[in-house]
Amino acid sequence: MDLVSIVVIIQLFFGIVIGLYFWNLLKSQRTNKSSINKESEKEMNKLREMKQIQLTAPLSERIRPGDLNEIIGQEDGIQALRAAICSSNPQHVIIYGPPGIGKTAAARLVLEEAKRNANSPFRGTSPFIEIDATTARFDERGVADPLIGSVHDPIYQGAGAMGQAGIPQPKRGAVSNAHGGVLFIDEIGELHPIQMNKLLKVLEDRKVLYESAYYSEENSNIPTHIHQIFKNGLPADFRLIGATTRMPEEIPPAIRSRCLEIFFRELEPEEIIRVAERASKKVNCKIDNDALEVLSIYARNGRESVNMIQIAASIAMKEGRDQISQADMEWVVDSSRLSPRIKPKVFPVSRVGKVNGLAVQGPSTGNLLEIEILVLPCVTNGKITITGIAEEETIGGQSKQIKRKSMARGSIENVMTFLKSIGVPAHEYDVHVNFPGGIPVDGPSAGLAMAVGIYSSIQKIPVRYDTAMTGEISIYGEVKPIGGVLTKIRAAKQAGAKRVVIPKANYQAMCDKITGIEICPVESFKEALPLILEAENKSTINGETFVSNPSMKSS
Ligand SMILES: Nc1ncnc2c1ncn2[C@@H]1O[C@H](COP(=O)(O)OP(=O)(O)OP(=O)(O)O)[C@@H](O)[C@H]1O
Repeated sequence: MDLVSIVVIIQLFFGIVIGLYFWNLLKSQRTNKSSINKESEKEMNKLREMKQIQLTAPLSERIRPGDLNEIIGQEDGIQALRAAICSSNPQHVIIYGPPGIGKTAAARLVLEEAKRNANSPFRGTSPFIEIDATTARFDERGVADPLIGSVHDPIYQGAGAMGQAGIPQPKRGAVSNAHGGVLFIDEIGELHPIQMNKLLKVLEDRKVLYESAYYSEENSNIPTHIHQIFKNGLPADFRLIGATTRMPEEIPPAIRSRCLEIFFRELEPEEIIRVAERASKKVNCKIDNDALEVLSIYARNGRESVNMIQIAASIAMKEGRDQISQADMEWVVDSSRLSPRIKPKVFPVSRVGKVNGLAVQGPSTGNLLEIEILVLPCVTNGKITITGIAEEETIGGQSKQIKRKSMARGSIENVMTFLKSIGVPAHEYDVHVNFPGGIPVDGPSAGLAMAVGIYSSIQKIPVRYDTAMTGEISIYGEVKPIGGVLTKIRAAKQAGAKRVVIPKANYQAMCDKITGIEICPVESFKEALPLILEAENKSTINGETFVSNPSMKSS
């Protein structure tokens, strides 16, 4: 056998081996493809079967408000929301308020109302995209970001045909999905600072810009739409509605300054009952008054109210009844281990040194703040004791936090100085101010109440049990404005007060909308005293007239 024949045989041999190799490869690809097709067909059948199964709509969906007018108790907030979103020039919005009072429900409905306005830039197809900031997790390398979007680089698993061709693929986030419509971010205060900054940039540019080390302008393999996205950004022109249970101070100023801030308020017990009545009507159930009475003791907001109706209605329906009874509601309370909603009430009688202050918790939850003051004569300069308050307060959001001494303590020193300046011998007493009940005291707004309480204790004049008050006091006895006055007036009314004394600078036309309580705006301690103290006797100290009743020695 000559050399040529040997070479030909070797070539033939390798030719056959290579041929067999590729033939096998092709066969295994075909088998793979056919088994993938088989698997996919099986899954498609399962999907079809799943789609055919449908339960009835959950009661919570049937109960959900279908129109803005169905949202109870938030008339002012909804008016502001309509103004912001339904006009020809919609604005970004942040809605503040405690949980379960209709923020999400209102946000979901307002876009539909805007679409009905012929001048609105929103079209019939404008999307409403909802995302919860507590679950909008993102990857710091930019692999995945449900809010802003991300670039799927070719190195990542599952990059598909484009990945194999070395093409980076931009993936849309909620901001681009909301293009032309509304992006609703629930719990916006929980957004990570990095995401908040990215969101601000998108709001500014009205588009999202993407970057990738795998992108090259010269790469002719990259499809035109991807070139366009990398060069010009992905459109993200939407209006933002953020909702939060946090305080405005806890939200970054940069986002606040771009949004209209709207406050939804805590629902009053009668409003919680109205939510329940509407909910039971929607599920075609009647409800006994006694059942509503039980509900109003336990439900703290609209959501809890509809949840209780949902369970009670299910029990009634299961037993073939169309009426929710008191027993059904009591069963719900017991089985859900609900505790009654305890709201502080005004004192039953007027007492010396017992004052009804007012406090605000969160963005719009008001409470009566019980304050008790006892003064004991002392030999030398008296000492001040304050109990029941936090010694230190933390202020600021996630990005920046500072701690400060409680402003209630500083405020009482102002009060003492002022009282001494008008001849009340406050320094001759040990003064103990106690805030029972564990309600946070918000800074200096309890100043007026503390001044009245100390004055009442020294002069032995009872404080009117039916009067609540709020206001900062200056060392000259002026009553200075405070925050959350409407919330505080509502809290005073709910606690059973007949009269509320507020700083004159806080008085606004909106106050007149609250009926059933006398609102007394004052500018000074002197003006406030006759409205708050029981006695009618007047006395003059340092040329100023004050109410006093020195004959009364004890409460
Ligand atoms: N003011 C209200 N009027 C009518 N229904 C209400 C009201 N508030 C709450 N509800 C009922 O409770 C459900 C939940 O309320 P929603 O989700 O809007 O509260 P939220 O304020 O957004 O609370 P969160 O801050 O916990 O998200 C609503 O779907 C609705 O059925």
